[in-house]
Amino acid sequence: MSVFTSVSNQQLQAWLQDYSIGELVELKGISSGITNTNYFVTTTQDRYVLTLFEHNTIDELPYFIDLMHHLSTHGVPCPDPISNKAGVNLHMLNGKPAVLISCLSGQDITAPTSVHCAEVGRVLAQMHLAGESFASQYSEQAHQNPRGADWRNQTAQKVMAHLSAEDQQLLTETLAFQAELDTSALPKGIIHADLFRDNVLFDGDKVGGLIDFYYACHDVLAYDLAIVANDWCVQADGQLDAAKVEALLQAYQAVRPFAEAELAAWNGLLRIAALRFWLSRLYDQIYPQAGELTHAKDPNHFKNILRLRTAHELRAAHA
Ligand SMILES: Nc1ncnc2c1ncn2[C@@H]1O[C@H](COP(=O)(O)OP(=O)(O)O)[C@@H](O)[C@H]1O
Ligand SMILES: N[C@@H](CCOP(=O)(O)O)C(=O)O
Repeated sequence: MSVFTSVSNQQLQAWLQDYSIGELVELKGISSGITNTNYFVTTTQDRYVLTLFEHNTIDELPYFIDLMHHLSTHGVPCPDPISNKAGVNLHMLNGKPAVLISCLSGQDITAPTSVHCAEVGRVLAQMHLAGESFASQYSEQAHQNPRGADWRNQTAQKVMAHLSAEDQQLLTETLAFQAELDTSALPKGIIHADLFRDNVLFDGDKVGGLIDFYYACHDVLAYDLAIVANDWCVQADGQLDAAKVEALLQAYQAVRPFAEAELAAWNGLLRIAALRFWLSRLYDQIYPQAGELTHAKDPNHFKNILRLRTAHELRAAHA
């Protein structure tokens, strides 16, 4: 159950007096999700999601809230933060930063088809283009990827001693590959950085919306698509499903064609994307946070994906 901080009907009713969104009809905790507290809020006017941030300070949040507002007003299906009568969208509620956002239609899907992969590719490309006009409002420097190369190097050092000799070798080789990979020619912009299946709601075969923008940052655009491919286009054995990758890439490129450098870097970016999630899952397993829900995010899934992408990239590089 992902309600870490409880909010009562009376508290929310009082809080909503500052908004012009009608009277509270129903407040219902959302059981999925692992990081923050989420409630569905139904008022006499509409349906919303209330998020209470469990791990962020209020100062860390305007970038993500403003980004969602920017994207949703530029045609990207994603939540739009709701402002109160004073024009403020971020508040403190029960000691936690809190925001009301619009409620999107649809459900996440566990077994995507090529049609779903194409839809995600299309919407991610839209997001990358819409992000271009947001970048200027916030400094790129201040919003670099918190799970970027520096984090990957540091985290690797924290987990290394806990790994088998074989896994240490895989990690060491991948860090060496990362150090050699020249990303300077790759287009950069605002990326979602965690667009897994549980962060996209589908309404039939159409994207109802992208959610969970709290890893969004400034990084390589094609890397964002590689993160998607490693989650959406995999077979049970971790191999990429060629038809799904094709659907993803074609639909993405119909909106935002790849530059030559992105095509050349694609296999390497799949490796780095696998490394990032192998490391975060390893770290969470080795250093579990007290009081956090134990959620089954298996590091071996991404270790396997990393091995497969490495073999594929090496074959392609020597072909
Ligand atoms: N704007 C939204 N519209 C509809 N449902 C949402 C929205 N935001 C979150 N949800 C629902 O809440 C669940 C948890 O949200 P999520 O952002 O993944 O939480 P967490 O950050 O805690 O992992 C999602 O799986 C989805 O069902
Ligand atoms: N989607 C990720 C979880 C989000 O990353 P984390 O750094 O918060 O663990 C996954 O499936 O591992």
